[in-house]
Parts: sequence; C-alpha cells; structure tokens
Amino acid sequence: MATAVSSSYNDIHLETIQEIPSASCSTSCSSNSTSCSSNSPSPSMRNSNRNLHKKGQKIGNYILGKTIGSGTSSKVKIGTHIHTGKQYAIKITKPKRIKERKEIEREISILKRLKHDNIIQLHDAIYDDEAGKICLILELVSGGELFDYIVARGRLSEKEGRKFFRQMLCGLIYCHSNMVCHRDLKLENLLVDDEGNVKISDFGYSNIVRPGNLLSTFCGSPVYAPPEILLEKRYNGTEVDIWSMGVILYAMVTGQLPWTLTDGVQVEGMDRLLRGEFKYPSHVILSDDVKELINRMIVAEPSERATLDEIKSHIWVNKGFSMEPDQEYNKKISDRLEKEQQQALLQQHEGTKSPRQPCSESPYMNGANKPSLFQSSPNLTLPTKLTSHNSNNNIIQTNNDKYLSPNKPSQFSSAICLDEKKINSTPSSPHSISPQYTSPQLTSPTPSASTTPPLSPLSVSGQRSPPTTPNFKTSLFHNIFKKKQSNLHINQNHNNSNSHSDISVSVNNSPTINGGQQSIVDNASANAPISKRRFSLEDIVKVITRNKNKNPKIRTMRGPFTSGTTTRKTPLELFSLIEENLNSNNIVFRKNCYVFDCKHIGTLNNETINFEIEICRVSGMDMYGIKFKRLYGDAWCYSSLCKQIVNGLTL
Ligand SMILES: Nc1ncnc2c1ncn2[C@@H]1O[C@H](COP(=O)(O)OP(=O)(O)OP(=O)(O)O)[C@@H](O)[C@H]1O
Repeated sequence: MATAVSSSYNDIHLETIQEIPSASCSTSCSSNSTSCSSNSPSPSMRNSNRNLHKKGQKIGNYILGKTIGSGTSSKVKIGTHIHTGKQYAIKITKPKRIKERKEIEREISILKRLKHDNIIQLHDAIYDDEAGKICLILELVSGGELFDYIVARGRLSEKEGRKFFRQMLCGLIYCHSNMVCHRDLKLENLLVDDEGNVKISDFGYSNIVRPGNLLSTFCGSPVYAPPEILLEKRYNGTEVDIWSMGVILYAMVTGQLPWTLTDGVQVEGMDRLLRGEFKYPSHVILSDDVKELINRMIVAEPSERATLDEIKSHIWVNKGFSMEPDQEYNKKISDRLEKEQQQALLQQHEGTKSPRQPCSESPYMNGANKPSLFQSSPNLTLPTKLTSHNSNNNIIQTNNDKYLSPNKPSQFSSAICLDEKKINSTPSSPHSISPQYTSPQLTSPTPSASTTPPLSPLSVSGQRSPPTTPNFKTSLFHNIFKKKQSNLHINQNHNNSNSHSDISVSVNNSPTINGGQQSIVDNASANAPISKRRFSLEDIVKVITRNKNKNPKIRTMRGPFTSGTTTRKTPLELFSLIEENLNSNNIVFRKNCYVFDCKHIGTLNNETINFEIEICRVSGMDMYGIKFKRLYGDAWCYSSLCKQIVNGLTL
C-alpha cells in the first residue's frame, strides 16, 4: 500500500526544465550523451513492483484492470476511478535513477500544460515512493495505436491518411506554438479514439524548445529520427518532429517505412537515410501532391525542411477542406464553447446548476486566440485543483498554487489531481486474464522476428523469416508456463458429472476444445475420480463469481478484416487452427476465453513481443474473424510476425 504524506510542491515552470539526456534510448543509439545501463532494483523493490502491477490492486483512487500496453519504461493498465467509475489509462513507471525520474516528472510537467483534442490528456499523477513508482493517469484512448490501425488495413487511402495527418498536424502546431517538441513521433505513439480521432501520446522524450537553444540528446526510434539526431549533432526539436511526420505520412500511405529496419533497431541503408534518400514502392499509386509533401518533410538538411506553416497550407493537406487544419480545429472549439455556454445559460435560466464550467475545461485553440504557456497568467493552462491523498486515498490537501516539484523529497507519496475532463469511458474487455497457459512444442522451428518494411501482416507480399531454433529464454518461459499449468487442472468434458452429493464445477469461460475449460479445484479433488470430487461452498462461490466476471461471450467487432483474417469456420475450429499455428511458430501463449495472450521471443536479439489474438464475430456478417493487438515489443517485428501467422492460418 502506498503511504502518502501531505506535501506541497513548487511549480516546475517550463523555463526551468532543462534538457535531460534520455536514459531509455534505443539500443541502436550511438550517442555518447546517453547511457542505456540501468541499476537493478532491489528484491524488495521488485516485490512492490509486482504487487503494484497486480490487477484489482488500488493505486490512489483507481482500481487497476487489464494491461493495455507496455513501453520500454512503463506498463499501461486500465484504471477505474472508485468514485466516478470512469476509466483511465494508468501508465506505471518505475524510474531506477534520478535522471529517469526527472524525465517522467518532465513528461508530467509538459503534459499537464497541454490541453488539446489531439493530445493525450493527463488527469492525475500519483507518486508512490514506497514502491518507487510514478503513475500517470491518462485519458483512455480505446481505439489502439495508429500503427495497428494501418497494419489491419495494409495502408491508408490518401483521403483517410489526410484526416489523420491533419489531426496530428493540429496537435503538433499546438505543441510547437507552446514551445514543446515531441521528439518521438511515430505511428506507435499516435493513438486513435473511438471516434477515429488521433491523439499524440508518449511525451517521455518531449522537451522545451527555446529560440537559439539547441538540443543534443538522442531520442526516438532510429527509423523516425532525422540525420542530425543520428549523427549526434545539436538540433532544433521542431525540425526533428517535421522529419518524423514525413516518415509517418510515408508509412500511412504506403504501408511501409522508407527505410528497412533489421532486428527492429538497426536501419539498413543508413547512408541513404542520412542523405534523406528514399523510394516510393512501385506497387502503390500515390498522387504527386502527397509525394511532394513527403519530399518536403524528409529533407536531410534541417533548415531546408518544410515548416509547419508550409505544411498546413499545402495543397494535399487541404484537398476537400475549406479551412486549414488549425483553423478548422479552432472553429470546432469555438462552436463547442458557444454551445456549452448556451447550455449553461439555459440551465441557469431553468434554475439548475451547470455541471461544468464550459470555458475552463475546453481544449485550447491553436493560433492567435490560444493562451500561451508562457504568458503572464499561468493559471490559464494550469490545473484548477491540486490534491494530495493519504494512504487511504482521502484527500488531505488542496492547493491551487502549488505544483509538482522535481526536487520533491523521496519519502513523499502523493497525487496531483488535474482537471476532471470529459472522457469517453470504454467498457473493459469482456475477457480477463485467466491462468491457463499453453506452451508450444519447442521442437518446432521459430520464425525470426527480423523486421521487414511492409506494415501489413495481411498483405500478400513480404518475406517469410527463416526458421530458427528456440533459445534459452523461450525454454525458460516454456518451463514457467508448464509449472503454472501443472498447478491447474483441466476439467474438460466433466460438466455433466455433478450429482447432489458430489459437485464438479468447471469454469466455462472458453470454448470447449483442448482444455478450454478450467477448474479451480484443488489438486486432491482434481485428481480424484469424477464421482468422488468434493467441493466446498467456497469453491462453488469462487467459480460462480469467476464465471460471472468472465464473460465468455464472443465479441462482435467492426473491421477492418481481410480474407486472411475472416472465415466461415466456427470459433472452435478457429481456436484449434490458431493454437496449431502458434505452436508451429513457437509462440508461447495462454488462452483466455476467445483471446490468446501470446509471447514471442526473437532468436536474433531476444526481443520480446507480447500480443493478443482475439476471435470475434464480424459485425454485420455471418462470419468470424481474428483481431491482433500488440501489447509490447517492436512494432515492426510484430507486424512481420502477424503476417507470418496470418499466412500460415489459411482461413
Ligand atoms: N492513454 C492511453 N490510452 C490507451 N492506451 C495507451 C495510452 N497510453 C499508452 N497506451 C498504450 O501503452 C503503450 C505504451 O505507452 P507509452 O508509449 O506511453 O509508454 P513508454 O514506456 O513511454 O513507451 P516507449 O517504449 O515508446 O518509450 C502505447 O504504445 C499504447 O499502446
């Protein structure tokens, strides 16, 4: 349990934020200004780490749920606010060194000042120094990464790409006009909400750009990073973001990267990248306008790169739109404000109290009307309340004037509550983690996770990776899974064995194939003949509760699906096909209702990829489909792996 002490903090003014060398840079970085080494946490820290990550555990006023993503330095889980029931994304980080801690504090400090529809919103930040954790309570964006969105479609049409690009541009114009550069823009850091809107996330490498003040830290992913970063030159952060945007646009409309990544980290043809040279794939037909725009952004010489002004007025960006992206956004916001004000007036008139103050919670506009972060009245962009919690999550201090300090004494554990903003809460996934593990045949060949440029696992083109033998890590994982499995007992086909005196209970939370059902019975009961099994009332209640919590209903999902990911086969048939495929690809997995939680360890670089495959009903059709979701690991290795799985499934 996190202990929390009332404390007051000094505001971190952006002016005081220094560029902090990034500790968690890509392994391919050769910058001598960064260090990728880390100190191992003490065993006690590791324990608290484990506990804090547990599902059902409370962090501040939030109950932890399912893991929805992981990064190099964090785990992101769904968190439900105990009072409001609203769901958030809780990014749990455990900084091991002061430098890492400062990076996270800087991320918080920058994020809490940014309020824009196309930027992920920070709601709260919780420090748990006892466990050595800092948790960011973020707006939950339930549509996943733009990367996955593109992977599922192969590539985007220029029209759809334009929609996303305009939104990303809006968010970036807002950041840059507030002197914030992101420095790690990539498809994986663009999240898509339920309504198909892009939100820029992961400000872990973001920093403040001051005129004439160049940055030097190596940041971001090598394939999205411009030559000045790879050559370890001093650079201007805004120009870095423009290059990355060019790579993102290229990837959106072609479905691949301009340069190939090997092993997920090394850029093949680095010399071409350094010269800003790339080709468009011959099989993709692109308009001259989009090519011209990309060519203006992916320019080796930073000072010759297009500026945001040039980009936002580019003919391709505005095709089919009457306004430039930021103008359109500003109009949307002022319309929204007007509507809210009208509603507030109406409510006032009716003698009811307005539930929210329209002006204080609306995202800020781009352009001239927006309040600057650096203007004399910082309260315009700062949270309206600051609250600390004690260990019982009681609010023990409220202070509007104090903000998080990077120099906070380490014994403190507290939370800074930012504005509660309207958020689309997302229903949690009907499946929850079940402890049923299945391990593959280790004698099967393992595909290499070497990365190839195509984004789509569903497109026909692309190479198969050569088979390799399983490594030590895989075996270890296999053993752990086996051990877990041995503690469980498969109670398949015994559903009807209940009698009034001997009750056999099984958890019917997955399709009834290959041990798809599991029992929570103890060893003795499980090993006893069926007719002799006895269960306590507690067992039965446990099972009923578990059954209730685990909704075994197959989910209906909207596309995109392709012929490779849909079938008229039954879910049960699909289940065994997937199982077979995962085994033959040497992918470790556990089944949970209609979801396979998968883990693949690359043989070349030991790169781990965690992902899910879910069997679902295809919305509006009498068909079933499979959906992939990356949870952890290099996106491009994952893309190759998905492609391999889909190719091998022959649905
Ligand atoms: N607000 C959110 N809503 C939904 N999912 C999220 C949210 N924030 C993060 N995620 C998921 O968690 C993943 C990891 O988050 P994030 O990129 O912020 O972590 P990180 O440790 O900074 O990653 P990196 O390895 O890029 O440094 C994301 O790629 C995304 O899939």
